[in-house]
Amino acid sequence: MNRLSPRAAVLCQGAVRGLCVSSRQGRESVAKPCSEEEAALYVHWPYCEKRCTYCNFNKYIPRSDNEAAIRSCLVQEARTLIRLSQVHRITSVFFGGGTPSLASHGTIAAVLEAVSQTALLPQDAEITLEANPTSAERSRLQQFQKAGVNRLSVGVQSLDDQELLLLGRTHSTSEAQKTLEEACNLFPGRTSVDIIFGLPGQSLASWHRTLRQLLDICDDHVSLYQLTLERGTSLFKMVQDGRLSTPDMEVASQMYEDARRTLSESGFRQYEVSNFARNGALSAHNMSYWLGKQYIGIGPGAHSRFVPRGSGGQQRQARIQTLEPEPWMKEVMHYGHGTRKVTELNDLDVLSETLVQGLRTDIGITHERWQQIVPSLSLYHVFGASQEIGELRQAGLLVLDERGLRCSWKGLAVLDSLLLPLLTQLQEHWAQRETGTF
Ligand SMILES: C[S@@+](CC[C@H](N)C(=O)[O-])C[C@H]1O[C@@H](n2cnc3c(N)ncnc32)[C@H](O)[C@@H]1O
Ligand SMILES: C[S@@+](CC[C@H](N)C(=O)[O-])C[C@H]1O[C@@H](n2cnc3c(N)ncnc32)[C@H](O)[C@@H]1O
Ligand code: SF4
Repeated sequence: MNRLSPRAAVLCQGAVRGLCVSSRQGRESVAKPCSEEEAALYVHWPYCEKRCTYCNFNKYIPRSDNEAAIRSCLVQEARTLIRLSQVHRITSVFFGGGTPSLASHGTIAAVLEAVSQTALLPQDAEITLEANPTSAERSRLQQFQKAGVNRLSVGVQSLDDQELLLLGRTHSTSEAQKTLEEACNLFPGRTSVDIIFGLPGQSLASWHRTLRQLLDICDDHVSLYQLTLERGTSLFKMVQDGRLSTPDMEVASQMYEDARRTLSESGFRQYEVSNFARNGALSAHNMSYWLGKQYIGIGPGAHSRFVPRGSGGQQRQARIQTLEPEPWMKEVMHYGHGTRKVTELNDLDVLSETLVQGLRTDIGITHERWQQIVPSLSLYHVFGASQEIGELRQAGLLVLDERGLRCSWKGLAVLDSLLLPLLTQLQEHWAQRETGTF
């Protein structure tokens, strides 16, 4: 089985609300999906207590207490980038990391305060904080709630003590269960759990046990991530040195299928490759990524996609902030932001991102959304006549109909292998269009 890693979720594209018209290369007037009035906001907290054996996200072990400095830099960068984007409304805020539950509630409140002073942050906007069981006792969770957090994403990862040890987690199963219970108590209907499967040596029986236990204690949102063995992590090294077995891909595929079936039988909708929700508890913030809306990322290594209208920009940009906390802070103090890299996205980039992100969801890409990017180019134009795509449709993996383009239930499990032919077809069609063959 071939599946996207969780971090692919942050590479986003096009948008759905609002059209702005720009003329590119004098070719045609293109209505672009800018959703320019609003954006989601991601805030990266770069510190963790300890490195988990599997993780290569942008995180550091703090050497000194520099929270006051980080706080003022996050506040400054939020102001700068919101002004640069000229959005009037922040639709959701996500404090991710690293381990943002290690930050003090004062820092969370200060960032939210700065956001409210710079743009409208509606009362009911989803405000998520990622919480690790070891830094999320009830009193801390209550303080976060007072600061404005209304959704928690709890990093449980496994409900088996041996597996937690292997993953290098700092908590036991019972500690994770207790945190989850407190979280569900304080944030009913708005508590999510992250679980990883496909671990070296993990058996189907152990996974089934975890799933059963999970269903007993979880709330309305579950994220299931297949382990990606990341270069540079200690888990990768242990597998490479032969101290641990390579995770079995066939077994991992079976785990995924069993989990999808079990969760769906318990009333969960699989609304994205790795995400399941019941009672409508879909994550608004993550949906913004998958639907190609604008998002602003602040903090070390955060990613953004927005149109910098404040500097006269008309085109969507991809931005990445400086990775390491200390240099990032220096840049923010100097320039008001720590943006390290800016990439202008052309229409083909936006279409490609729309494909990659949109197909992760069960709704896929609607005709309306696709044609907001380039009105004269329909999904049927690009994919309708392709023999290879036709075969994928016939195999029951892809659906192209009056609603748009999407994966079937079967197709969602092998999305990576569908993306290659889809992206190739898009590029070929685009090249023919540019040279006037179409
Ligand atoms: C970057 S972490 C931050 C959350 C928080 N620090 C925690 O550990 O609970 C977000 C999620 O990514 C997932 N993740 C991280 N590394 C992964 C890997 N190598 N393979 C699969 N999932 C991974 C984990 O489930 C984790 O909860
Ligand atoms: C893997 S997802 C887990 C989301 C969780 N399952 C939920 O439903 O709320 C979250 C992680 O993705 C990464 N992430 C999300 N948005 C990001 C952005 N804009 N820039 C950089 N990293 C981002 C962060 O490491 C964050 O901890
Ligand atoms: S999984 Fe979470 S706690 Fe563990 S190192 Fe990564 S960011 Fe830190």
